[in-house]
Order: sequence, then C-alpha cells, then structure tokens
Amino acid sequence: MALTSLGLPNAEVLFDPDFLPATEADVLLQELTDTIPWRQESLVLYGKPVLQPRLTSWHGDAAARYRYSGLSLEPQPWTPALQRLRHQVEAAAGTVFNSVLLNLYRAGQDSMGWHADNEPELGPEPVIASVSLGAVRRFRLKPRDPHRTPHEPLSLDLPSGSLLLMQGSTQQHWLHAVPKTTRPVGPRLNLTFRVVMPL
Ligand SMILES: O=C(O)CCC(=O)C(=O)O
Ligand SMILES: [Fe+2]
Repeated sequence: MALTSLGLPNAEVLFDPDFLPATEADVLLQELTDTIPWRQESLVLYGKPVLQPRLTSWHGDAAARYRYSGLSLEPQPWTPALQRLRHQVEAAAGTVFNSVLLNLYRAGQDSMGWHADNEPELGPEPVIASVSLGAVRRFRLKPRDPHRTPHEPLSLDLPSGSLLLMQGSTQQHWLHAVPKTTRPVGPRLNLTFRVVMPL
C-alpha cells in the first residue's frame, strides 16, 4: 500500500501501514537494537533533572545540530542500516532528510508526552517521517486549539514497518503523543527522519 492521507483539518498527515515488508522490519529492528548507542537522557523539569521514559539516539549529518527540550544534541554518524532506511524513506516522502531521532520504548511504561515537533531549527512547516518497528503502540493526535481546529482526538495503532508522515501545518495545529500502556508489550523502536536547519 502507499501513503494515504488521514484527511485531518489544518494538517497533512499521511500513513502507510506496510511501508516495509515484515521480514525487513524484523531484521532492521534487531540490527538497530544491537548497534545503536542507546542512552537514557534526562531533561530538566521545574529545575530538576528527570530521566526520559525511553532510550534515544540522534544521528545525522555533522551540520544537523539540534536542541530538544533543553538538550543540545550532537548527531552521531549515520550507520549503514540508517543510511539504507533513510534513502527508502526519502523516496517515499519526496524529501531529503539530514537527521533522524531514534526512540526505543522498552516496554509499556516507556512513553512520549504530548508535544509538537516545532523547534525553531525544524522550520515553520517541517516534514517528519516516522518509521515504527516492533511492538504495536498507540499514537495519539489532538488539536492544539479545539476552537480553531474542531476535531476529536484520534488514536492510530502504528504497526511494525509502518510509515507516518507529518508535514504542512501539522506541527502548528496538532499535538501528538505515545502514551504508556499497562498491556504487556515488547520493545518498539521508532525513527523520526527530520530536516534540521542550522540557526
Ligand atoms: O514514537 C513515536 O511514534 C513518536 C515519536 C515522536 O513523536 C518524536 O520523536 O518526536
Ligand atoms: Fe514528535
């Protein structure tokens, strides 16, 4: 199947549930789990350092420096597996990316809170291409301002090998999250390919 628009107002969100064949997704999950230098970063909340509820790694071209929730992230180099996936995603998204943020949700208690990817270095209408590998987790989307964007919050199960594309004004008008779950779930690895502009 190809990328299909979700048809959300004030947004351009497209979804392909089977972007990668299952065996390719499995092999990639194993390779990235084993070779990426995963770290549990902390961020400062109300003046106190708090460990993020997930593992991360930031990779990209040397020029793609990035600040994220008060962290300044130096990109790690592209690995061969990341380069291969980058080119597949670029062909599907019609965009050339210079970086990728990897998130490893080890189990159901790992999560990502409500946010928009609207840091200044991403520019006003960022293209963000999100590949999911491993356990299915629920991705939530809700309007930032329900008066300006009247739409119910929605949930999208992101299966292994799926591709979710957020572009246009999505980050201006919508927030997204990956909530915790008490269901027993295995690890899920997510990659968000991005274009970071030097400021
Ligand atoms: O894990 C996901 O599907 C979302 C990741 C995300 O929103 C981010 O990295 O900014
Ligand atoms: Fe995000």
